[in-house]
Amino acid sequence: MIAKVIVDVPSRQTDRPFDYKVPEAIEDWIEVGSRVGVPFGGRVLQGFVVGLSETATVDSSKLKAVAELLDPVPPLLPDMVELSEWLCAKYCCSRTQALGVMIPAALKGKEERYIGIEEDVETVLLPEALKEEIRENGGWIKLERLLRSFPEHAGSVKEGLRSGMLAVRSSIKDRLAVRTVLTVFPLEDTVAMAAAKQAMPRSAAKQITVLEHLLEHPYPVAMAQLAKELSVAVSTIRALEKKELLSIREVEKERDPYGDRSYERTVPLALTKEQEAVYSRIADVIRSEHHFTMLLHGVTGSGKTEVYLQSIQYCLEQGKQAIVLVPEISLTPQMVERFKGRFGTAVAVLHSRLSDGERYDEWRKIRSGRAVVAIGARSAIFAPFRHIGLIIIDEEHESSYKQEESPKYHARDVAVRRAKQHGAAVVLGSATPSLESFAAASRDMPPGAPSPLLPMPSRVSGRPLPEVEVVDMRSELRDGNRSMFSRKLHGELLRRLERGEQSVLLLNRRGYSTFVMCRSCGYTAACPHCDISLTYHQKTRLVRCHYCGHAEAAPGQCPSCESEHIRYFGTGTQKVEEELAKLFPGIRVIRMDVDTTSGKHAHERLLSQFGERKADVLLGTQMVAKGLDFPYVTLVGVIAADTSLNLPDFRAAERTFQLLTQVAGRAGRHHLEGEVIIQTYSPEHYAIAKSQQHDYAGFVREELRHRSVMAYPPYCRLALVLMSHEQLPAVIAASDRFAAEIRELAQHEGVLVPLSSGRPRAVEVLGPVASSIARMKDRYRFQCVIKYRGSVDVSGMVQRVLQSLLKETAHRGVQFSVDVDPQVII
Ligand SMILES: Nc1ncnc2c1ncn2[C@@H]1O[C@H](COP(=O)(O)OP(=O)(O)OP(=O)(O)O)[C@@H](O)[C@H]1O
Ligand SMILES: [Zn+2]
Ligand SMILES: [Zn+2]
Repeated sequence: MIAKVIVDVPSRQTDRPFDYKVPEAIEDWIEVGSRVGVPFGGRVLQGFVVGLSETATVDSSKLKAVAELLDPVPPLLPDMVELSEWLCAKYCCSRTQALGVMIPAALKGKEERYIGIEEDVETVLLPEALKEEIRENGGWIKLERLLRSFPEHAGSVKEGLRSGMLAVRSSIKDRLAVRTVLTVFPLEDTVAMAAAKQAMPRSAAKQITVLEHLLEHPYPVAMAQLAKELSVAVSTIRALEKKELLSIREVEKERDPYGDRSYERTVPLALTKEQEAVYSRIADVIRSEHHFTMLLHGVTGSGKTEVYLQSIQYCLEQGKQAIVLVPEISLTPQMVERFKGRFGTAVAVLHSRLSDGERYDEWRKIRSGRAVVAIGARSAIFAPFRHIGLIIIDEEHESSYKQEESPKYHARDVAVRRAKQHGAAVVLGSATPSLESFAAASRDMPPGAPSPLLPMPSRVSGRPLPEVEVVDMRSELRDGNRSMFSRKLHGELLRRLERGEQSVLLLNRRGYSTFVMCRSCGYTAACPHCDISLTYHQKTRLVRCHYCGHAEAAPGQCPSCESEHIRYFGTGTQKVEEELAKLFPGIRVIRMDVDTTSGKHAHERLLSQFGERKADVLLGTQMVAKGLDFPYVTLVGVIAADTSLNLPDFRAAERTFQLLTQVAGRAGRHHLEGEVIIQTYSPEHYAIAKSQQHDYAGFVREELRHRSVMAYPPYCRLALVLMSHEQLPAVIAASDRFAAEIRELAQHEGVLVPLSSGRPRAVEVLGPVASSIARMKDRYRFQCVIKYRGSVDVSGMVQRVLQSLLKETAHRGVQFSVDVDPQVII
């Protein structure tokens, strides 16, 4: 048997399957999706089996054999191997990257080398002490250990290897072993145990205590726990093991990050009419086992989560599994609690704050079938379930569903692909769907076919959406108010303080200054490696580059003109916090931003403090906009709505509208009425005006008109190709060549026509131009944007051009990165 193996080497040249013979001993074990160790360039590397066949593509007598099978159960399923091929083709990534994104980091094995003596090798010349060492270790000793613990052998080891007296073997070791605990198993035959207890001498009082306990509780128990509970020594328990009155075995233990918490079980709520209609549509699709993607457009507080919960329950009743994606940022305890509360331990939670070990254990719960619901951020879309019935993507418009490094996949598109493989339902949920999803769900359907659009236009509580007031900050300034709070927001904050109610303040952080500037000469601190200003961190008094990590002490005087008038602009939220303290003495503020939430549980600790009403104001960035459900929040204030409007990003208006709508949705969700105040310098902008009126449809109409005129998604699709090199001429040459070749290819296929031509298939190539960050990590960057429409395989074209380009010596050292469906193209 021959195994086709993708070997884990990060090189484009070796990114294809290699053939290996399968040793007979593992023939029955190996499967598509198995992880193996294979000899490759003189070492043993990790690889994945992507195919098995009887015949090899090359002379099979020359083939090497698979060195080891790394897991008894393959970590990947055959459908995931197929999915990885789709990922490569769509996102122009390597097969290693595509497979790597599907498995937990703990399974990214690392090579270990062992030194030993092969049989029948003459070793008289080796020092006795070294041979002894090796023998004592069972014939093979880890190279690392040998060098560290017995440095005196270094010379002999080198000599032994050179002369062939010693051999090296390598093997793959998982980065994290499965954790085990010693567990005591009582004898099944309790009668015999009781008899043995009777027969024990009084002097063995401790052993008798143990037996008594086990007779009363005849269940397996962790040895350490038993010893502690009964205050006996471990040796006492060991003594009983010798007498065969119990057995001690290692049992796999899982690190359950939520293990120390208990969740109150909840029961399904009686659904409202709107919820019921949506639920039954989803259930129909799950039952049909035909893939279908639906868009649940429900206003904030419309009860989307309850619909998710009941749909999942239905899915489980059909014997299938469910995946729920939520943005990382809203994977709060509040959210997890709602799922754990309904489905208990059948829920596996995957998010980035887990340690590699915890993540691995959650993943194993899924792989082994002990968990049937996976909830997590982006990468949870790769949860290794066998029969997926339902995939839910909450807040589907969130940009965090797109991975920024290769493979640059969008979880929404992967979800649709996986659902096709499994015949599953996909539910995209949002109060402010992305324009792409909304356009896709509103397309014309064949007569009689059910619509993919699932609307929930009203709040469960029956309360109206909160009243939104827009304050024009220009007229505040004209009237002499220079504070960052308008008179209106100031007054309302005061009212909340008096009434003991809570407020949420959002600072739209994007675009806010955190840099260092000299007021005399205009000098700004910039990164020496990237064309970008350094960011000031108040806590450490450092200026730091967000792209390459370069950091230096904040200068005390201007390095350029030596003036003392150098100013530090702290993070926006810090400034607001200081201002609040000045204006409202004694006010209790919880600040939530990247600085205050870096600790492992910082995010949830801050939120629960706010939930316990230990603060009057929750002040923060985007983080405070999502998913929070606090009954005493009656005021939401947006400090400056338009900082994100003026970014050179074609989604700027959409992002602003989404953010304002989301944060407005935090107010008045329960019995108390809520109010929202939006401060802005451009009150007439439709993103602000429409969010004031809670008018999603109106916003979409306007925004679609702009996108159509400018030819942006959803009227076309985009691919961004970025090239970099340390030398400017090299990157210019490569990017010119790339643009010319891609145009030629498109021309050849007859699709190089302007999008405005109205032709169903069209490709436009923009650039090359210098990227907005023209230099990063000492590399110059140029980019091309490809806009296209219709069934054009742009990824394939890009890959073809890159392959031929990279073969040429002239373009050696040029790095390419391809982003298909990029979120931002500045
Ligand atoms: N059928 C129902 N009967 C009673 N209460 C319900 C029902 N459905 C949901 N709720 C409650 O209504 C509140 C809002 O629901 P939920 O948080 O699910 O809304 P949502 O649409 O997910 O909100 P958002 O998108 O704003 O986060 C919650 O407190 C929830 O427990
Ligand atoms: Zn200066
Ligand atoms: Zn830098």
